[in-house]
Amino acid sequence: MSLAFRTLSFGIKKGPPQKKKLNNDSKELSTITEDSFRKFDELREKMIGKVETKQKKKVVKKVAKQASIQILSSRKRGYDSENDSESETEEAVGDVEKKMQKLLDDIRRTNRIFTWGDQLPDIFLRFNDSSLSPSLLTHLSENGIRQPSPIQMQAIPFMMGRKNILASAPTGSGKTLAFALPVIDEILGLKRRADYSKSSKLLAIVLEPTRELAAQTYTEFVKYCSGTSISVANFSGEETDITHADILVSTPNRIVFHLDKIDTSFLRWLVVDESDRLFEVIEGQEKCFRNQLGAIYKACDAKCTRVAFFSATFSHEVEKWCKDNIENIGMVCVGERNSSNTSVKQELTYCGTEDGKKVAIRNLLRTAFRPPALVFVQSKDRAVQLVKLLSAIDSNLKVDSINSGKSDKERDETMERFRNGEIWVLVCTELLGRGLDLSDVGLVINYDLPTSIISYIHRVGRTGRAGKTGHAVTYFTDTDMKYIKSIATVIRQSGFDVPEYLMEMKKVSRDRKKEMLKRAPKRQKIATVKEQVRKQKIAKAAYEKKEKLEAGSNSVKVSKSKKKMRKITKSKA
Ligand SMILES: Nc1ncnc2c1ncn2[C@@H]1O[C@H](COP(=O)(O)OP(=O)(O)OP(=O)(O)O)[C@@H](O)[C@H]1O
Repeated sequence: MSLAFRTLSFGIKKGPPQKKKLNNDSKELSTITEDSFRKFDELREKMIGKVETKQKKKVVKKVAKQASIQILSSRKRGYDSENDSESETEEAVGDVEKKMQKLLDDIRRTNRIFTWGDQLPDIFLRFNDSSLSPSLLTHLSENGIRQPSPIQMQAIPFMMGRKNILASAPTGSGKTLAFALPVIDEILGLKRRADYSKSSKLLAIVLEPTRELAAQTYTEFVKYCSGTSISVANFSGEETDITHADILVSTPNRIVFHLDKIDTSFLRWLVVDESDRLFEVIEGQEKCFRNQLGAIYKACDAKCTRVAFFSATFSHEVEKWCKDNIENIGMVCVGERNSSNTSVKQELTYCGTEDGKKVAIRNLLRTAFRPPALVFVQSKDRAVQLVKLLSAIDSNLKVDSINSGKSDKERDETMERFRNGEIWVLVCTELLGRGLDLSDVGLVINYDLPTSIISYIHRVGRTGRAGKTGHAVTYFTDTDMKYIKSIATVIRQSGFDVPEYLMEMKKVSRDRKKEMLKRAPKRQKIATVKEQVRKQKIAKAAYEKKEKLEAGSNSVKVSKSKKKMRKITKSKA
């Protein structure tokens, strides 16, 4: 095996990956048939027509009443017939409305949009049907976004109606725009008012769990605010002066630290992206996300402030907290709650041991790989080790790692190189597990088994985004057997094959799940062949030395006991 490792070269295309192009052929994220669009347009026309007719009739009626007081009898007849036709119209309007409601419900069902709450707004089918401002519509079309995704169809009208919202939708399904568009739209409206256009007021805060994610969301806001007077700041980046920001994107710790200097009295929106992550508590950690979120939430208490929680996953605990603490909150859930993206082909690969994983990744990168790919490991040390191993396997492979052990600057540079195609395989920890939109990633490898199904869902969601297909491979060893069933279940629920024996394994107990969350299993170091050979040599030398020592001490012991025996026989004689 060692020779194979040394002489091996990956069978990948040696050219760097193509830079991201605007893909105008990409699949729409929602399913609306031509027939539904046609019916919708017809019904809407009818509704507008009927309402107009009804209004027209009211005007005519008023004029007639004033003008013809003399011809009472004929007017009486006229009145009766008008009343008849009015009730006919009302009935027809009600009929059309019902038909429209049924059509929208059918479209909701097809797109697996589930809602809870009072006064739910209707979905919209086309961006042009929404009342989003023209500048946003222009940006959408410039960015090749033609049709709203299911979460956008429902969440945008929700937020435009100024309702608090808890929303969940699969990874890569456009949640960022689902909250960014209504926030920007509302601020554009405010900016038209004299009291808002002249002075700087903080109007929206968007929280993200990592710097990388904050940078990405910030870029998205800047893109959609360009050409307007809205100022966006990324507090987790270089930015220190946030006094002129209308929209502030940040990780919670930066905001918490400067909370006393931030004026939230005009805040319209507090958006918590990856909300279940920000709800996480770490025992014994004062600065855990939940405490920070708690402090921010408390400070954002203006009457005009609404909250929006978004994530691909959410727990019953988050749901309960929202229902208990936020008045009048509506919920939107697209698809099955806590399920993985079905456009990602998912595989589980049994590797037996840690050495087996090395063989598996070598073979995978050699056969089924077109860069770029993301490889997840459970710790920063293992990220460094795996980069070393992959570089030793093929010196041509452009591989690097990103983890919390690197400085902010190093992390930013690595991300930039990965996005530019200079890095083909990026080895990372949980840090990149959530939210990042690296849309060219075609392959995700879970080199180390994720420690929860939530982590699994987010990790594999780094591929198969925006309606594209993706591929995710998850390795497991004998050590992982006791944790594998829940991930196997998620994969099967998404419609992919899982060996039957895995489904027959014992359910992962609650305690085991907790234990796994706290501490990932101990794993043997990912050593290169050279390191392994050196380690083997050292171990062999140590063993031989021990043998020698033991042999030496045994011969001393034997001669000592011989002497003793001689003494005893002498004394007996
Ligand atoms: N309506 C749309 N049609 C096509 N593409 C879209 C649409 N809306 C957003 N996108 C694109 O889809 C990609 C994924 O969007 P986004 O990052 O918002 O996903 P997400 O749902 O937040 O995922 P995650 O849960 O991983 O954070 C982005 O590149 C975005 O530009």
